Formats: sequence, C-alpha cells, structure tokens
Amino acid sequence: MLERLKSSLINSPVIKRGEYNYFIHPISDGVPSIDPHLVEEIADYILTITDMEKVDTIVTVEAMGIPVANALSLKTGVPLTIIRKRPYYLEGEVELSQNTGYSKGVLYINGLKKGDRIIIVDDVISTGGTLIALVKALRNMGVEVLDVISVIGRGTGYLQIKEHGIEPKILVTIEVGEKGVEIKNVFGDK
Ligand SMILES: O=P(O)(O)OC[C@H]1O[C@H](OP(=O)(O)OP(=O)(O)O)[C@H](O)[C@@H]1O
Ligand SMILES: Nc1nc2[nH]cnc2c(=O)[nH]1
Repeated sequence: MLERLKSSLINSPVIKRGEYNYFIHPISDGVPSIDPHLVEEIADYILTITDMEKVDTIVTVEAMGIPVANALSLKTGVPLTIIRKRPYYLEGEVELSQNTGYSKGVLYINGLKKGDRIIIVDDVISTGGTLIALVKALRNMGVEVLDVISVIGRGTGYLQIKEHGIEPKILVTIEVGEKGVEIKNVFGDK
C-alpha cells in the first residue's frame, strides 16, 4: 500500500531552511519531476478513505497541494478551488495569515460560500499552522469541512490540530532529521 510514496520519501534529500530540516520530494516540491503513477497511487488511495458523494468542492492550497487535488478532481468530476497566495479583490474574498515552520504569508479564499461542503487536500502538514488557519476561516464563512487530508505529515507538531476539532487523515507520517527521512506511520496500518 502506498509503496511508491513510501519508497520515494525514504530517498528524499534534506536541506536546511534556517534551523528547519526541509525534505525535498516530488509531491511537496515538484522536483526533480512528478511521476504520474505516484500521483495516481495517492489519489486512488484517498478515494478509498474518503466519501466523495457529498463533496461540492475539493479545496487545496497553492502551490503543492495542486497535483494531487487536481488528480482527485479529474477522477471524480468534483470541482477544485485553490487557496491562493495573492489577492484577486473579488467580492467575498477572505484573507487569512499563513504561518509554517519556515515562512509567513497571506492566503486568499475565493469561490466558496456558506453551506458549501468541501474537503481539504494538501501535500504536507508540519506545524499545522496552515490548516488550522484555513479551517477556522472556512468555518467562519459557514463552509462545512467534511474531511482534511494531507499526503505527508511530518513530526508531531501538527497533532495540536486536534485541539481545534480537526482530525486530519495523514497518508504517511515521517520524521525528518539532518540525515534524511524516516517513515513512522502509514494511514490504516496498526
Ligand atoms: O503545517 P505547516 O507548518 O503550516 O506547513 C504546511 C504547508 O507548507 C507547505 O506550503 P508552502 O507554504 O511551503 O507552499 P508550497 O506548497 O508553495 O511549497 C504545504 O503545502 C502546506 O501548505
Ligand atoms: N517540501 C516540504 N514542504 C514542507 N512543508 C512543511 N514542511 C515541509 C518540508 O519539510 N518540506
């Protein structure tokens, strides 16, 4: 299960971004290139653990949630909305702050409204900062978040996300050290 994802993660290089050990992987960085079979393996697996029947929109965050979220959209016919890092000044646009372990920024929500039922799909959850802020903003808008899925979870920092009533589905959980990536858990394994 998720064999391509696991083996590619184990082979990921790690660089320093300040004090942060940042792993580099096709799904989370787009480099050196994204194997479509890897994306398909991930999308097919997500479809086995997610009820898409009630989902109006798949929501992802620019940039690297897009490949997997787009594959899900193509496979299901459910539209995709991308939370962007720049404003469009459209009516109803909602702005939120993004804080990750190595960056700060602003995200902009467009295309969603009260009553929409959505799932969030992202590539990595690390501190949980991005997803906590996003889920709060969506709930304030009256958007119903049915599921939160991240392909990769790193460390344990994101576990505080549960205090916000969010139970993310993390496909593969890893630890990232200076020397490399270690797999800690795979969704569905005991
Ligand atoms: O749990 P957190 O600490 O918030 O980190 C997770 C976020 O970090 C990455 O985004 P990033 O802003 O690096 O953008 P990218 O997708 O453009 O690489 C990733 O796509 C998540 O959105
Ligand atoms: N590629 C990549 N994306 C991240 N998003 C949050 N942490 C990381 C990381 O270590 N590597």
